[in-house]
Amino acid sequence: MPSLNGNKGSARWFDILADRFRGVRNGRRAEPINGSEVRCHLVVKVRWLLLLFIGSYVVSAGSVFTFSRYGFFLSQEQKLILIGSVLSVAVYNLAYQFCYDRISRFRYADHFQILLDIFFVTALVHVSGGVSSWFWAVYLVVTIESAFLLKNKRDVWLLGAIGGGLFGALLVVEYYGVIDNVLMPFVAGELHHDYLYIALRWLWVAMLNTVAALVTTFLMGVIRTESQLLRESEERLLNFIDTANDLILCFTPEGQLVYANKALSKAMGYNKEEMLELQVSGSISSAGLRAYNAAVGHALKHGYSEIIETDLITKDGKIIPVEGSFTCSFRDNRPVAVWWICRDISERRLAQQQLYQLAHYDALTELPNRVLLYDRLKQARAYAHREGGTMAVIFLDLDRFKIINDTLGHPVGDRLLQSVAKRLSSCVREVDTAARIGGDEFVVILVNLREPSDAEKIASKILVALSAPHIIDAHELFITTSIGISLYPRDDEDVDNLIKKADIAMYASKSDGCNAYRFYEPNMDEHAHKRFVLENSLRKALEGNEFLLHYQPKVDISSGDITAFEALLRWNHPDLGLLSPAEFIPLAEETGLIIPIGEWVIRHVCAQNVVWQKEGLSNLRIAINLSGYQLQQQNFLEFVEESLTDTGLDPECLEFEITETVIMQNPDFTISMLNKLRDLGIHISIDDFGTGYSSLSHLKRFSVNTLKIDKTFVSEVESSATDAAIATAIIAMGSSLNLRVIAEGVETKGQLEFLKEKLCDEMQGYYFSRPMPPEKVTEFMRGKQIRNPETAA
Ligand SMILES: Nc1nc2c(ncn2[C@@H]2O[C@H](COP(=O)(O)O[C@H]3[C@@H](O)[C@H](n4cnc5c(=O)[nH]c(N)nc54)O[C@@H]3COP(=O)(O)O)[C@@H](O)[C@H]2O)c(=O)[nH]1
Repeated sequence: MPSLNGNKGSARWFDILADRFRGVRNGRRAEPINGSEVRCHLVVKVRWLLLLFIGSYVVSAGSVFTFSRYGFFLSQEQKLILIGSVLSVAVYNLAYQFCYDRISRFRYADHFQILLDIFFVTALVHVSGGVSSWFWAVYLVVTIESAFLLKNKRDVWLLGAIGGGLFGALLVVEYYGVIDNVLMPFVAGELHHDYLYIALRWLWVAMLNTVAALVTTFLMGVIRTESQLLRESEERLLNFIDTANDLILCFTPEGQLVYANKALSKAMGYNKEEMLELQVSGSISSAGLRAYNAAVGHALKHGYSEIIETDLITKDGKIIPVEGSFTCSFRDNRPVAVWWICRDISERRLAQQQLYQLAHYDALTELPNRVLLYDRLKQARAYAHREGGTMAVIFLDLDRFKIINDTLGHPVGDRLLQSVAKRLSSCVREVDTAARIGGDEFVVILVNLREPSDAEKIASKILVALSAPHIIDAHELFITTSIGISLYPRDDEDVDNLIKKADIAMYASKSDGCNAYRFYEPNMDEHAHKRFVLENSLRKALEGNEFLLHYQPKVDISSGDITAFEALLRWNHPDLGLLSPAEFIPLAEETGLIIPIGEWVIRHVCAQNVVWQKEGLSNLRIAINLSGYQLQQQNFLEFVEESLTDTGLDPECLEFEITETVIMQNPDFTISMLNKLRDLGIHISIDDFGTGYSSLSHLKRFSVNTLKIDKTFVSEVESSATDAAIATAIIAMGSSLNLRVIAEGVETKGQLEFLKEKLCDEMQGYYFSRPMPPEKVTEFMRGKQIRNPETAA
């Protein structure tokens, strides 16, 4: 940024230009000063002075001589010549003073006035004694005047020669008596007739006039060259300022603009004339006015200001952010003009805003990111602390989002996240914050809660909003979300801990089976620790051969025959004992270990089935639970085929169960995969049916064999009319679609009776048998009633 403070030379130039723009002399904004006008006005002033002196001299000398013993008389004609000359000088001097603009249009106006001056001087010389006149020196004044007014040396010399010539001519006509001599007191009258005296006198005047002409033209030449150089340099500076990229303006201490360079006029959208009508402060935005006033105030006092940032308002109301400093020109210690050199920093501001956006907002969803989240959390905590209120931190994680990303591609995943972000923002108030902290994890801060149950309401609202179908391109996607909530100050006062605790609560809700929310409870820390231990040991579980399978029979309700077994995974943890899959399957899915574990289950089940078949349990079908992650595994089909071939198992003896929620998350992909498995001859069941959002149109599209009514409905069929109605509807729908329907989680006789009455095909549950270890299966199949093999084992 150019500054005028450090460089005295440039500061002086700016003072000169300030004068030029300010028009200080006549109180109006001045156009650039015209040199010959200035000179002519100066000559006019000098001429008035000279007339005054000459007039005073003539009056006093005339009075003295007239009333003294010398006697002094002018003839009537001579008096007329004198008065006429004085009047004509006064008239044209007045004309030059007031009508210079018009007179100066004539090319030889200056020459003309000098000529008139020469005639006047000649008349003056004549009436003041001719050859003995004391006024001959005024010829020199006129010569100096011509050197001052005329650029051309020769014109000056010519006019000097005319002066000398006229003086000579006057002496000649007086000598020969063409006009009367005016005799002066103290001067001998015979001198008027002494040609030698007259010749010497003329020579003296002509010579001095010549010297005056030569010297003054030389001096004026030097002065002119210098002022030309000055003007050129001034023009260069002006040109430089005018064409500079920076925005440069000059204004009076009262704020009236007197100069604006082209860059500024262009940026502001005004033409030069409109610009000069502006008050600078009127073009500053209200937000930037304070900084502007302070800086101008400092400059008026100290001559300069610091660099400030402020905003200019353009003609069409746009805001231009600028950065620059002020410099003040002083005259007689009074501020006369203020210069402001600034530059448009729109791009820098934009870059700063973009940087801020990048640093504080998530590029994909435009929600606040982790950095801004922490900032807002601290603010919200401070507010809650001051008001004695409650703040909630809600941690959200989309269930099985990875499947969507991996099966439909990242662009679809990204758009889904954007859709989630939009819905999330619409669920919270403006004062709340919804942030994305990475992947499929979001955090919401709810400020100023009246009571903790308000957080519960928002969590439910979010669950409902996010579970409605997301239409991304041609895909109709369903997602569920697990939510954990921590409260300030109840659960913690530290922002890190609040997020951590909401995260722990979120995992608890995920373990509960997703699409739910949980408030943080202190005992969840234990679970979090257990989760940590499990995560570490899960990696070694396969190598350590710690997994085993239990089997639960599926029974035909009308005949009582065993139709299949469901293989249920168990983990025999070295320290924690036998663990249910609910405790480690979500963890395995998160860590990706579900793939090798799932492969182990498929291979193991195929091999076990073959063993059992060899033992005589022919045509036994075993169902395996599939995770959504397994389906999107690239070589999943090949792996299944290979496992069947390697073990020699008939595909008809294998069944895959996949939950309705997983299918609905990405129906197109899942249906095509399941159809391929079905084509191999493998039996397909939809698990937990009734909890997802399957539509009949989807069901029609793939050849599923069985619908499995979720145990939450079955457990309530006796007590809840709604659950009974849902179970009834699923059975009816299965029957009309020609699908088998199996009810899971049957625990009581009453439930069995209900299902029988509704003509449900099959059942599975503790009422008939708990899952049992493989060694019990052969025994069970041989007709032994095993009611509780897990506890018995
Ligand atoms: N991806 C894989 N998921 C698996 C695998 N093995 C099991 N699972 C899934 O884990 C969930 C929990 O299973 P589990 O603890 O084994 O519970 C099963 C049964 O024990 C239980 N069940 C059966 N009958 C009853 C009953 O009468 N009452 C009652 N309260 N529970 C009962 O239900 C679970 C079987 O459910 P489902 O699969 O929906 O038929 C569970 O979701 C398993 O799917 C695996 O190898 N891979």
